[in-house]
Amino acid sequence: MLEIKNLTLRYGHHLALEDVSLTVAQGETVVLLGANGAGKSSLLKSVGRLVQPAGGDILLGDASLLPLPAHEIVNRGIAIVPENRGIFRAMTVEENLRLGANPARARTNEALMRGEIFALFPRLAERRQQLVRTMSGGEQQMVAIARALMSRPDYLLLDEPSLGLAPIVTQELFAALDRIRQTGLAMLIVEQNVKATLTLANRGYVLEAGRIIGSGTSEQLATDPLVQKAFLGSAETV
Ligand SMILES: Nc1ncnc2c1ncn2[C@@H]1O[C@H](COP(=O)(O)OP(=O)(O)OP(=O)(O)O)[C@@H](O)[C@H]1O
Repeated sequence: MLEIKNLTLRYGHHLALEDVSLTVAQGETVVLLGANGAGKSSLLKSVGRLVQPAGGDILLGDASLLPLPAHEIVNRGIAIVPENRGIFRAMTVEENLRLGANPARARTNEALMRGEIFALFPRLAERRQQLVRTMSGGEQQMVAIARALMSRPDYLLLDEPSLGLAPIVTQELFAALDRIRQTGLAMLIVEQNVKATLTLANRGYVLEAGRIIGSGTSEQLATDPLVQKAFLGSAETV
């Protein structure tokens, strides 16, 4: 289990996260909802060891991740797809995947992983020699996710994967995420596309101004008046 425990994060005097606790069990899909600036990316960056929390802990099983350097996180089985996608646009799809297989835990099964990933993203299989910068936004997001999967993670953390994508492309992306979910990989998804993510996820949390203000199953969140008002743009049941 991945556990965020009473996490507090400050940027100078700004309190970005305050006493945040959440869990993601193996095989579970969890969504983190929150308006712009709520602290969602900061939470993922804390797990990725890109920022240093002021208090609390991040545990994988019984072990704290806080003493570890950023590059060690992926070796522990946590892959993060950042909002800016973290891919190499001047390289081909194939080259990006090869770089994703760099962590020690991924090297032995590189060819096998590539086969599995192309089965999850058939569109990438057709385009394996294409330069990423010539691809559409949706395809680039798929490359970013595929690259993260090459490290054979147990937990995949996604920061707004559908940001900037057309609705039809978003649909295709969520179909791919659903196929990934069915492989048993655990996911923590930060998303603005609340409706689609709640359909995919088992559970979720609501973050507001750095604090968790609500949590529940996807069904509970979808019918929660607070969630409807803030994220679904209506007072009706989804
Ligand atoms: N490096 C930084 N230095 C100072 N303040 C920061 C820094 N990074 C983020 N913040 C602030 O911390 C708060 C949380 O930011 P964060 O990016 O985590 O929010 P978010 O929920 O991911 O928002 P968005 O959906 O817009 O990406 C914001 O008020 C932001 O301005």
